[in-house]
Amino acid sequence: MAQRKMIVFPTKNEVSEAMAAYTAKLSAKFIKEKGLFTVVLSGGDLIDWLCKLVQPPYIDSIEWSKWHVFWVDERVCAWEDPDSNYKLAMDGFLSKVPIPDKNIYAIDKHSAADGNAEHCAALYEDCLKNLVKEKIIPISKKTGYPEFDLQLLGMGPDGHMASLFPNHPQINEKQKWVTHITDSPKPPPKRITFTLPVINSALYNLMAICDKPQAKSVAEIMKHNNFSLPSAHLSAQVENVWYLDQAAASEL
Ligand SMILES: O=C(O)[C@H](O)[C@@H](O)[C@H](O)[C@H](O)COP(=O)(O)O
Repeated sequence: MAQRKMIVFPTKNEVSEAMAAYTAKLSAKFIKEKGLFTVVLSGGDLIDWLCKLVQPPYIDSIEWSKWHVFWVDERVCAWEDPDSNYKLAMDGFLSKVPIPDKNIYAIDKHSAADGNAEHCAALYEDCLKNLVKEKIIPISKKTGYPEFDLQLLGMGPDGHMASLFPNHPQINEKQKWVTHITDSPKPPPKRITFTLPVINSALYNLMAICDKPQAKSVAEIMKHNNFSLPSAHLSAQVENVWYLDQAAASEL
């Protein structure tokens, strides 16, 4: 498993530029090697930071038609709900680039609107299993779990990543690929999330953290490897990169 690498940038703007460059480089690499690129998004501020991808030079150089887009976690609510990670990514990023609709794998629309978190998780796992059959997602020989090319993650002030929260049992799930939570400390309470072994089976994981509220958890992870914080468990098969701004790195 890959060692954690950390790079501190002066401001959010440089984090955003570096994320775009990293994503574009991996997009070109995987499309050249296998004709497609699987990208996993999270919610939160990350989507804002991806704005550089919808500007030159990336907007015209990325082969968007070869992208397949997933969510590492999603809030269980209607697609139109302001809480929806799908809506956030659609409005801020995906609607601005020519990725075919069929390559955008959102939470099941009806079950999400009905608020059935457990069912949504099972359906998302089925969706991934079908894509394994269709050879869009390989199963890693090393981990036995699905292998995504790049996952873009954020961390909450409490050290959570995806919807794996401290002192909640979802972090220990090893059988399922996708699980659910109905009492998330970060609203809204109902969510689905990739499980830790699936998150760590990605080839490249990029964790982007900006702003002061996360600084204490960043220090707990970097200085003390405090495994009570879910983000401390992040790994990857090839590269586990953390991009921070000065504010997030201020307690290091
Ligand atoms: O759905 C979610 O809430 C996210 O996927 C979550 O895991 C997020 O990435 C972190 O909470 C960081 O969020 P911020 O960038 O908004 O601080």
